[in-house]
Amino acid sequence: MHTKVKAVKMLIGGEWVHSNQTFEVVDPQNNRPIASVPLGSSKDMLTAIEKAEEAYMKTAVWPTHERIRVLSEAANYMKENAEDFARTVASEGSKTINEARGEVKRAIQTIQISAEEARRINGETINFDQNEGSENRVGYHYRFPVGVVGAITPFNDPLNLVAHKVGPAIAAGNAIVVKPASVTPLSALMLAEAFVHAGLPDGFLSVVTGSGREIGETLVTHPSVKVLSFTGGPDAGKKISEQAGPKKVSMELGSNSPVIVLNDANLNDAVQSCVSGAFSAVGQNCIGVQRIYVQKDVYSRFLDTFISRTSELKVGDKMDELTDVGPMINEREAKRVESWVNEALMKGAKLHTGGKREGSYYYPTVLSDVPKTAKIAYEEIFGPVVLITPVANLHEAIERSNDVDYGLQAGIFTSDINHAFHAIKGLNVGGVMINDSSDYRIDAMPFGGVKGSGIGREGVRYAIESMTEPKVVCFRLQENLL
Ligand SMILES: NC(=O)c1ccc[n+]([C@@H]2O[C@H](COP(=O)([O-])OP(=O)(O)OC[C@H]3O[C@@H](n4cnc5c(N)ncnc54)[C@H](O)[C@@H]3O)[C@@H](O)[C@H]2O)c1
Ligand SMILES: O=C[C@H](O)CS(=O)(=O)O
Repeated sequence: MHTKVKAVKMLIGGEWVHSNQTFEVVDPQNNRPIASVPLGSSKDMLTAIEKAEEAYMKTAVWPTHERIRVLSEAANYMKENAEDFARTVASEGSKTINEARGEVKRAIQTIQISAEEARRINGETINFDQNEGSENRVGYHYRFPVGVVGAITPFNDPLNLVAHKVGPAIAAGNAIVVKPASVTPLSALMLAEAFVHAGLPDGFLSVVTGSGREIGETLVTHPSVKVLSFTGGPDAGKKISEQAGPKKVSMELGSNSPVIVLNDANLNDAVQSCVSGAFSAVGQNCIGVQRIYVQKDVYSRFLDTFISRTSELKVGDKMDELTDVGPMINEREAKRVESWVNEALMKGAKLHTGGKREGSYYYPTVLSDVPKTAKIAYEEIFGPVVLITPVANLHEAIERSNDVDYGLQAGIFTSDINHAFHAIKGLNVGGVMINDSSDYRIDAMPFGGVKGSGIGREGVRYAIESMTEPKVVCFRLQENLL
C-alpha cells in the first residue's frame, strides 16, 4: 500500500509556501519517500532575496537585544524538540540516531554561541593623533551588517552546518536566504520553524528548497546578496566562485585529512580516536580521517589493533541505538567509493577489512600499500575508507601529509612536545590536533582550510566577521573648542 508522504512547505519571506512542482526526500537506508518538498524555482529564489532586502531595509537598526532574544528562544525551541530534530536528521540523512542526537546538541550550541557573540560585535578606538597634524582628531571603527547573506549547505550535517550560517547572520543583524542540500532539506526547514517560533521578523530567514544547479546561480549572482557562504564539494565551489564575481564569498570545501602516529604515541588512544574519526557519519565528514601515517617501529601493532577495532563496528539500522555505522547518503555514492577502492586494489593496494557494499551500505574499510597514483590517495573519499602507511620519521610523515591539494585539519599522536611543534609548523592545514584525530572541532573555534579546502573561516565569531563590514568614524574637533 502506498502510504501518503508528508508534504512540507518552504519558507519564503515569512510565508510557508508550496510549489506547483515537488520532489521527494527519501530515507537512504531503504529508499522509502519520507517527505514531498517544494521544488523551488529561480522566481521563488528571487522573491526570497527581495523579501530579505525589504526586511533588512525596513528594520534599519535591529537592536542587538532583540537578535539575542530571537537566537536564545530559537535555541530553547530546539532543546524542547531535540528528539524530533534528531529523528529528522537521522531519517533524511545517513547518521545513526546517536550521531544525529550529537549533531542536534551541537546545533543548539551553535545558535546559543551566536546569541552570545551578538553581544561582542564591537569595534575599537583609533589613535588618530599618532600622525602629526591629527592631534585634534578622535574616532573609532565598528562593524555593521552587510544586509543580505546567501548560504548554500551540504548534506552531511544537515542541521548544524545550516546553523553555522543562520546563527552568525542573524547575530550580526543580516537577513539570510538558505539553499539546503536537496537530499537533506528537512532539518533546515525545522531550523526555520524554530526561528519563526522565536518571532524572527518576516523576511530575515528564507529556506528555498530545490536543486543547487537550478536555483543556486540566482542566489550566487544576485547583486543584493552581499556575502555568499558556501559549504560543499570543490566542484560546486569552483562553479560558484566563477559565478559570484566581485562578491565576498566564503568557501568551506573538501579535505583528505591525515593523521600522524609516532613511535612515542599512546597507541590505544590513537586507534580509538582514528577509528571514530574515520568511520563516524560513515566517513562522510570533511575532517574525517582518510590517511594515517604510522612510524615504522609501531606500524604493525597499530595496524593490527586498528583492523580488529574496525571489524568490531556494528553496521546496520541507523535508527538502532547500538549501530555504529549506517548507510551512505545513497547507493550512487556507495558505488563510487567501491569503485575507488577497487581501483586502488587493482594498483596493488592491500585490503585488510571491509571492501564490501550492500546497496547504500559500504563497510568500514582499511587499506595499506596504496600507491600515490590511486585516486583514493589524493582525492577526498568522503566515505568509510582509511589508508594506513608506514613512515620512517616525522619529516616524511609531514611531507606526505602535505602532498595533496587539500589542507583542512590534521592530527598527530606523540608524547614529545618538540615533535608536536614541528608538526604544527610543518603541516599546511587550517587546524592541527595534538593527540586527537583530524576529526575534532568545537563550534566556537575558527574552522576552515587552505589550498583546495576553502577560503575564509567559519566558527561563529569568524562567520560574523565575514558577514559584517568595518566602518571608520573620525571626528575633527574644532580649534576653538580646545
Ligand atoms: N569544509 C567544511 O566545513 C565542509 C563541511 C561539510 C561538507 N563539506 C564538503 O561538502 C561535500 C559533501 O557535501 P555535498 O555532497 O552536499 O556537496 P555538494 O557540493 O554536492 O553540494 C553542496 C551544496 O551545493 C549545492 N550545489 C551543487 N552544485 C551547485 C551549483 N552548481 N551551484 C549552486 N549550488 C550548487 C547543492 O545543492 C548543495 O546544497 C564534501 O566535499 C565535503 O568535504 C565541507
Ligand atoms: O563535514 C564537515 C563538518 O564541518 C565537520 S563537523 O561535523 O562540523 O565537525
